[in-house]
Amino acid sequence: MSNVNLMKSWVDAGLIRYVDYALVKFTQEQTQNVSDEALLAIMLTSHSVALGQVCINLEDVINTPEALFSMDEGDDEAQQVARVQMLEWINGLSLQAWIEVIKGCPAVAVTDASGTVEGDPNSPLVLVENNGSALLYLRRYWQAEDIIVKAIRARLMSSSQIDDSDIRSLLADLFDGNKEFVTDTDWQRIACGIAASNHFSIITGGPGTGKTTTVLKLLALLQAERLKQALPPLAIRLAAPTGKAAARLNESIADNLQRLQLPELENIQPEDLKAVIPTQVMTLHRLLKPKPNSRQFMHNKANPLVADIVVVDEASMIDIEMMASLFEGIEPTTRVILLGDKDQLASVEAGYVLGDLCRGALEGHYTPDTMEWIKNVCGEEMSDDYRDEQGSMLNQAVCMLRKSYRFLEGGVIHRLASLVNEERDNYLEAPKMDELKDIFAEKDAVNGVPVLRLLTQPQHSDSVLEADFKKLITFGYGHYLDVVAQMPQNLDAKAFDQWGKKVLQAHTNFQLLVALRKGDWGLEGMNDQIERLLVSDKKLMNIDSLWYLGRPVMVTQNDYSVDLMNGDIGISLRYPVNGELKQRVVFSDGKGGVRWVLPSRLQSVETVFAMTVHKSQGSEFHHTAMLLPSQSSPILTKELIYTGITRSKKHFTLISGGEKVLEEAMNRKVERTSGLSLYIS
Ligand SMILES: Nc1ncnc2c1ncn2[C@@H]1O[C@H](COP(=O)(O)OP(=O)(O)OP(=O)(O)O)[C@@H](O)[C@H]1O
Repeated sequence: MSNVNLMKSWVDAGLIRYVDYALVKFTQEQTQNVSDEALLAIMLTSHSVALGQVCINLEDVINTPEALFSMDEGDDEAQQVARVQMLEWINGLSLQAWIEVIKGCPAVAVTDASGTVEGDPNSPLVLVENNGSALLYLRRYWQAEDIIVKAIRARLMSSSQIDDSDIRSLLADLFDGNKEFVTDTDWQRIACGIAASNHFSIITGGPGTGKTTTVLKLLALLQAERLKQALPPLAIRLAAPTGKAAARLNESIADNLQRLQLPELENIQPEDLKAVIPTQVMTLHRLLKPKPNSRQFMHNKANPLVADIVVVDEASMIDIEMMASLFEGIEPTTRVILLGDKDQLASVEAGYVLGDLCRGALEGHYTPDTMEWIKNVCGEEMSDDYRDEQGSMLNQAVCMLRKSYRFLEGGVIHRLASLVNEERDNYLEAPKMDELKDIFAEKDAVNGVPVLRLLTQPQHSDSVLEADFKKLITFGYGHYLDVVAQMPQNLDAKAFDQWGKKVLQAHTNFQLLVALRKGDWGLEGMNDQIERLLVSDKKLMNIDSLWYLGRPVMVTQNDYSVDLMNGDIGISLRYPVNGELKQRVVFSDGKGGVRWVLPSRLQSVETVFAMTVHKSQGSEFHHTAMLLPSQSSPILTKELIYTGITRSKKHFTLISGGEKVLEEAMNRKVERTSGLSLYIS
């Protein structure tokens, strides 16, 4: 079998996608005498996009080829055979020789970190060589990365428009005065100062560390500075990557702004300042205005959005192409502030933009000049641990908030999340598993209900786990299904609106998260099992009809025709139309009310008794339960568990198919290759 036919057999085995093979076929047809090894590299680059990678690092592929199989794959025999064939081929490669044949392939243009591209300017692939590393990209992702790198670099190089003395006095007014003695480092104050003096900045931190609070103070500072000079207020736009995240932020901004105690700044009254801080948050798509039936936006390089500042929250969910569209869609002078939790899972689509940009955030990497500036302007003296003579320009524009105000510092959910997030060498340090069990053993409770529960095999036999699981599900989902059962007796639309709102609210009470899509422990298997369980408990009826009463659904693709975004959640209910009850799905309207949508208008939805951890990003639930499978999988990482835990507001239950699986997952990190952090320095 020729090697290209071999690749075709990998498609048949389900190891790679047809599109990966099609690119190889296309390259072979367009170019003569292209070597099989170059075609393999092209296929792997395309295949890696499905794993969220924007490029492949050729050396990493040779050293750790198993990382190419991180998908939620089945374990069938054909796939195993295909996997062995691919590994054998990769094992026979030598890095230098591989780089040379790739460089010789006409489908590949070559560049270095300077960005000068040699070769066909329209070649489908680009090889970037830098300091001995060789990254191979599909051109589209290389271009996206290039746009981001240039846009951030240009902003980092532009000088601050506010005098340090103004920042100093405004920070002193906004935070607790000029500090006369050193207390705990106030990272919010530092973040505010850094973001005030930079044209591009990132404020990262775990849940409840005050990202929203800090950005509101920052906006107050920037507006005060403007109003003081009798200039019109700055045009500020707030955005988030998904509809769900935008709706949540809408609420939290309005709520935080109302509670924010602003002093009089520069003789400007707090109410006047609050009046020029926007509270409306829209999705990035809406901000940039999509062109119908296209991946392009109305706001682009030729027609940029006019704004002085764009703040984007939940930035960990932004993939590489969306981030590039954002930078292309705004003016070069627009200040960009990204907020997000760098430790959350990376975006579903290719890229790990926030994670890459925040690589040094934990350690700070502030240069002596920045340390001095922080001391003089922010009034904060930092430990030398955060100093780095070689800190990059990007490092100076990033600040990590480290104290959670939502879960009391030391609260068990917060401690659990921090433990999972830690990178620890279990051979040298105490194993995470022991500490995890200790945290779960603590008896914290809210209203008599334990905050944390851990159900793992083998401590709990199958049957105990089953009984506990049943109880958890029927209790968890029973609450909103009881509200579903309280359908208004008359056909008054207002009463139905109120009912819909109560159902949606009750639904945020509990959510089961799963790691995988396939298998009994995955999304599909679990949705079926839960439906059956709820029927046997008489909480659900008629589940044979697709739109049975109470079916929770999640939108899986943005749909502008019905104004629903990927991740929006609706519940199948009934609504009076011309005196008759009709099937409708109720969704939040994002403004505190509800909207009713005809089921036939919902093109991409799935039942959401179980939700993947990926899709849960940007949401929070009163009680979150997370199910980890009994079989280990590369998809189970510390970022996944951390994201699951941090979706919980009050209670968290972990159901693990095995202790070993949990332990391995806590020690596995998401690895995504990109040039972002390499090229922005
Ligand atoms: N310095 C502070 N002192 C006291 N309370 C604070 C402080 N900073 C934030 N908070 C409170 O902590 C809570 C969480 O803050 P905030 O919403 O700003 O955090 P966040 O990081 O944006 O959270 P999320 O993870 O939801 O995005 C809010 O109730 C806020 O008022």
